[in-house]
Amino acid sequence: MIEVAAAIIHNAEGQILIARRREGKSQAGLWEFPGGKLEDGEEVPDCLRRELMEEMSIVIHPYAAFGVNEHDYGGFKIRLIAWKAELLEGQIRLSDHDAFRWVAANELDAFAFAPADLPFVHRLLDPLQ
Ligand SMILES: Nc1nc2c([nH]c(=O)n2[C@H]2C[C@H](O)[C@@H](COP(=O)(O)OP(=O)(O)OP(=O)(O)O)O2)c(=O)[nH]1
Repeated sequence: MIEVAAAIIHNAEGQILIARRREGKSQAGLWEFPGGKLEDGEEVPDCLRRELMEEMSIVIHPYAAFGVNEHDYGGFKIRLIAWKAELLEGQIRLSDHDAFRWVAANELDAFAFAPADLPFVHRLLDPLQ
């Protein structure tokens, strides 16, 4: 089981950051909440701060656990651990994705997400959430 952390980052306007996996990666062309694999002994908030600096050169503040979803991709299984986070500073510079968007929660269903993300997308789309 691969443990992966994902950040649901919002900006001052309440929009959420999503990013598209580039060609050559698993789930290429699909959208995700940015993050990455947990290193040994690493806490999720530390992993997310590290990954978002490496992949997008932004500073975030992960502040609350959002949910965990286990997904079987056939050849491998992942445990996707999502946290909510606030954008603190930085202009996004992509080094690992080929696109990003800031979107309102009710626009998330216009994007094709990696299958492991779908439970999170559905919760975010729910206005009672
Ligand atoms: N970061 C992130 N990864 C996700 C999400 N949803 C999802 O299925 N994944 C999967 C894709 C990858 O199999 C794995 C994360 O790996 P990664 O992208 O950090 O690792 P990597 O650079 O080594 O990529 P790869 O070799 O697996 O393609 O989790 C998500 O929302 N965010």
